[in-house]
Amino acid sequence: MNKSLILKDVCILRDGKPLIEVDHIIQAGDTLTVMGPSGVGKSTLLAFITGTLSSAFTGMGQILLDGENITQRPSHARHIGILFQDDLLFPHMSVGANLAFGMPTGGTKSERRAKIEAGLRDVGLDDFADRDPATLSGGQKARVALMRMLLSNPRALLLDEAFSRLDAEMRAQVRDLVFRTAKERELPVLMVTHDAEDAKAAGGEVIELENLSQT
Ligand SMILES: Nc1ncnc2c1ncn2[C@@H]1O[C@H](COP(=O)(O)OP(=O)(O)OP(=O)(O)O)[C@@H](O)[C@H]1O
Repeated sequence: MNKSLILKDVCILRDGKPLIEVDHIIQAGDTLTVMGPSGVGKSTLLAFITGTLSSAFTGMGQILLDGENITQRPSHARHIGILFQDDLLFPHMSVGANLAFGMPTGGTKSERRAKIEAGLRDVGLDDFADRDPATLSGGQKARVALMRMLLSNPRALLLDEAFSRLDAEMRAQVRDLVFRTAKERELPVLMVTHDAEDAKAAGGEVIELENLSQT
């Protein structure tokens, strides 16, 4: 099986007019960086891929994940992980319970706990499992949100300005963790960013979306 995320003849329409067009293959472990001016349609493209497109838009074309056509599947059945800049943690749950949410079922309680603790160590948050999210800094919350996504065992990763709230040092660390994990787990990554450093760190292809309805 060819592990990849393929956007085949994707065209998103608004009010019946083409907004953006994308035709691209992202191989497992590679990152495609999507840039372009504000409002061009970058987040809309991600919503089409996750199956959460607003009814204001019409998505055409196909999304193939690891060779399977997932275009018509409901969002929860696509197994795509997405990380936003403002990812919120559930405030009424501990950090550990936030991480457990969305983790595939199976395994003993102690195996699940060990996975959560290893995940926290990976993002430099050892011993944070019992903490209340309200006591975390913005950067710490972002790292928990990243690990929550990774622990859900996604088959592809989408990043929507995911690092922009982190300071420079933390940004580089979290970014490296994402790209390293994607390579280890052979996951294709699509990253939306305005930041040239993010694009450079990803090391893959960069495309600039243009707004077709303004041309
Ligand atoms: N629910 C909606 N209904 C109608 N139009 C929308 C809706 N959501 C977004 N839009 C419009 O669709 C266009 C694309 O929006 P989108 O959020 O995808 O842009 P973007 O490239 O991600 O922008 P930014 O870089 O500012 O986040 C914009 O003109 C936006 O105003």
